[in-house]
Amino acid sequence: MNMFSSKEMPSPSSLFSAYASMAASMMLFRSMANELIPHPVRGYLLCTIRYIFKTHSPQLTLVIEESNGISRNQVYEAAEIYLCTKISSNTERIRVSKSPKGKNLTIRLEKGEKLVDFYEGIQLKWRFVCAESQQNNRNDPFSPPRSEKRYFELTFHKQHREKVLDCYVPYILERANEMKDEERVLKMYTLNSNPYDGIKWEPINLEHPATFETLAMDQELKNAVIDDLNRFVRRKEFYKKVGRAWKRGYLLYGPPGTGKSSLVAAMANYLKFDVYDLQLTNIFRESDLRNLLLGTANRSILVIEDIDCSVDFPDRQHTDGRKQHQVQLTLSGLLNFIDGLWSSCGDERIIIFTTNHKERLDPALLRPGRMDMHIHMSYCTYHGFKLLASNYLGIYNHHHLYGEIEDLLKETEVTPAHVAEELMKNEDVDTALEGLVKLLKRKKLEGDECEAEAEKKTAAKRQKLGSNTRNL
Ligand SMILES: Nc1ncnc2c1ncn2[C@@H]1O[C@H](COP(=O)(O)OP(=O)(O)OP(=O)(O)O)[C@@H](O)[C@H]1O
Ligand SMILES: [Mg+2]
Repeated sequence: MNMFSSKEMPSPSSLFSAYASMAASMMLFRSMANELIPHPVRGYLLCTIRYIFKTHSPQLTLVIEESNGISRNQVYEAAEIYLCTKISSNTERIRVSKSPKGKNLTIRLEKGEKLVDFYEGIQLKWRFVCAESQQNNRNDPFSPPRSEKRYFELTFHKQHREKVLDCYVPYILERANEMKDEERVLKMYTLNSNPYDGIKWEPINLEHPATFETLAMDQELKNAVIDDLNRFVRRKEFYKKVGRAWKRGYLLYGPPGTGKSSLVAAMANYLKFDVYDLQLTNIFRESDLRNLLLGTANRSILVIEDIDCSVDFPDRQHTDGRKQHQVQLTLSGLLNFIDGLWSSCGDERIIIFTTNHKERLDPALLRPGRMDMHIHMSYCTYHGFKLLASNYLGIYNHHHLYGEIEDLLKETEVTPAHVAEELMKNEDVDTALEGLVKLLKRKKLEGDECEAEAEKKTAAKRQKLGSNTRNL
């Protein structure tokens, strides 16, 4: 409905008088309506009249409320996190806080603040609004308390509606998730038992600093592990399609001090997964094991260290006060449970077994399909040493002792833990490296002695065997 024909363009003064008379008629209509028209019909008429006279804006505004009535709105949460990266010098008020366990300050927009973001050339205007939604009626003791309704308004040109809903909003959700992960303090759960609650998971902050960058291990193997983890986390749909539980198993094996536990921490830090350290020696009943496993969360790593030493002793006995329990825990029970119920009731689970003696493991554990990747953590190589030297001593270039160290490492079996310990002994580069050379020479000598001893024993055995055969 047009108030003016398109041929005669109205002058500003005629426009003003037209709107003034319209406003006056509206007021008149309203006062008459208040008396004559019933309340619901009145509301409907007013809305219709407002709609007819409204100038149609090319802008669209999305209202992103804090909650949808039952749960918190994820888009609201994501916007809250995402927008704090967009705060510019034009922003006048921001809220700052820090939780006792948080790593950094939390920054949020203050009410009424506006900011502008750009996405693929689209201008997006944000406004944070806090409105009081309920007025407490002092005369009525049962009236609901005053509450604040918080929401974001996101305004942009209507032509970008699809792009914003299909790409920009998902982008914010994804960015916010990444930022939450960076901020998250990882947890390490260990077992704690007490006579009242039984055995339970107890969380502490996981502050192990190991990362793939600080880990000395074969570079190809390291890349293979990282690729495997990346493939695992992005293949949710694949696991669903092939009907497999979304879990991955790793077996880490190698001598003590080669970095198995450090690799677990590096994986957790890389994926931002919590770690559950399942010490089987503390568990004596299959029912406890089941409850503990069911109590682990998604996006977590379950670690069973030294699997060869901690399970499957048929004669394991546990004395609790005066009573003695026959232990019911077996490796096959554990594996069946992990393959069955545990993996089918959760998502994005990683299970890691570690051992110093792969050759001692039950073949059930090594069966194909059980542990997806076997990772050998070995003695320190020259490449591993150079990484440790750059980490511990800040050496990035060649050092005159490197040639000798390279040769010695080829002939000695020394763990990265031992090398690291030696490098920590002195801050002076030359002294620390000289100390390492001495250690490697000593180890080489011990190794040569051991080898000579072993050869002597083998020769003696052969001789004995030979004389026995001759005697037959
Ligand atoms: N590959 C490595 N790269 C960097 N540091 C290492 C490595 N291996 C060991 N270390 C250092 O030695 C310490 C002990 O290593 P770690 O506990 O990871 O060894 P492990 O293989 O788990 O030993 P164990 O078999 O006794 O449990 C680590 O805290 C770390 O400082
Ligand atoms: Mg360990």
